[in-house]
Amino acid sequence: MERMVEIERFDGEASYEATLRPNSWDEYIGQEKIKKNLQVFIEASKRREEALDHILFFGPPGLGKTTLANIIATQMHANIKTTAAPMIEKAGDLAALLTNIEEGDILFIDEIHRMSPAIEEILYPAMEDFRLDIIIGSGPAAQTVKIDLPRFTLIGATTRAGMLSNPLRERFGMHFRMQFYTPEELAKIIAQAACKLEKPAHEAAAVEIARRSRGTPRIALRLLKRVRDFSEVANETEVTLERAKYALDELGVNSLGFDEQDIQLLELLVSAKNRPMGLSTISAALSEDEGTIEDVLEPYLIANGYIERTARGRIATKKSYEHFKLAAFKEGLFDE
Ligand SMILES: Nc1ncnc2c1ncn2[C@@H]1O[C@H](COP(=O)(O)OP(=O)(O)OP(=O)(O)O)[C@@H](O)[C@H]1O
Ligand SMILES: [Mg+2]
Repeated sequence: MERMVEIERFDGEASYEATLRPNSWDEYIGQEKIKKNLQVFIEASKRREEALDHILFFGPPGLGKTTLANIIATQMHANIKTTAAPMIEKAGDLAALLTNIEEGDILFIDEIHRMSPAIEEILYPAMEDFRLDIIIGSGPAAQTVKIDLPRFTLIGATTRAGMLSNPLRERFGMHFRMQFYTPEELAKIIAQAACKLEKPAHEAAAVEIARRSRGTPRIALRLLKRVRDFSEVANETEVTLERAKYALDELGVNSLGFDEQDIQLLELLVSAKNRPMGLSTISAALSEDEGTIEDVLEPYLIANGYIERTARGRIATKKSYEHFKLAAFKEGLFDE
């Protein structure tokens, strides 16, 4: 079965994302602190007629990093070139990208933690001194060619800030950590998107979808699309609470937004009866790779207080035990 709250790694392909993607600050809901800061920096660099400092966004997938990069480009009246680190395989790939940009342009590199060390080396002088050092040939005959680059802005996005090398991280002038969205914010995003889809959502319906969206706009929009299909088939011009509830239940979306994998993980930790469980054990039990567990599954559960990360491993919190109403809880594993 398809995972309803699955979060795609590489977005942009899905056509609805393009149509629903906000392109102004007004439409970009939430992340208020990031927005406020960016607005100041953009205004300042426009006044100085300078390119914006390099920016790093990090946080779980689907929270609006790519969207922000695009809004920044619009606000700066700059061109944006988008790529992902795994697509830059050879030094020549990066050189081609960098020599094709113009003064003030934005280069957006997604999944920047997956950049190979050799490519990173080339990026350092490009970011710092807007200079490209290319080595031609090998051995004693090797020559370094230096090419001056226009002043550009690199925007990097990553789900794993911890995997970025220090020198790379330090070359970004601004670091922004993306936050999960509140149900209220998600409800606004849903209402806005429903209007764009020409199927307005009742407020209660938007709130219901929001509650089940794992704090993530991408999931909220995907659920909205599915709910809309149910409304469509029922010949309803608007998305009602009843239809939303019915559709979400049909789709098997848990009322807290948990999907099967979340539940598997929580049950696993709960069954460990308060003994911390290591990432590799969890990975084996869920047949899921450690990176996905750390980047996609855990952040939401940690942010909402369902699990805790300790030095010795992960443990389920009281909230999880209560949620699963487990005998273990009654047995007095917790004192409070
Ligand atoms: N703050 C927001 N307000 C309104 N819509 C948003 C907001 N953030 C994201 N969205 C919507 O959610 C979708 C996913 O956002 P986006 O692609 O920017 O996420 P991302 O952080 O780049 O994810 P990934 O890490 O997977 O690349 C977009 O199509 C956009 O329409
Ligand atoms: Mg993205």
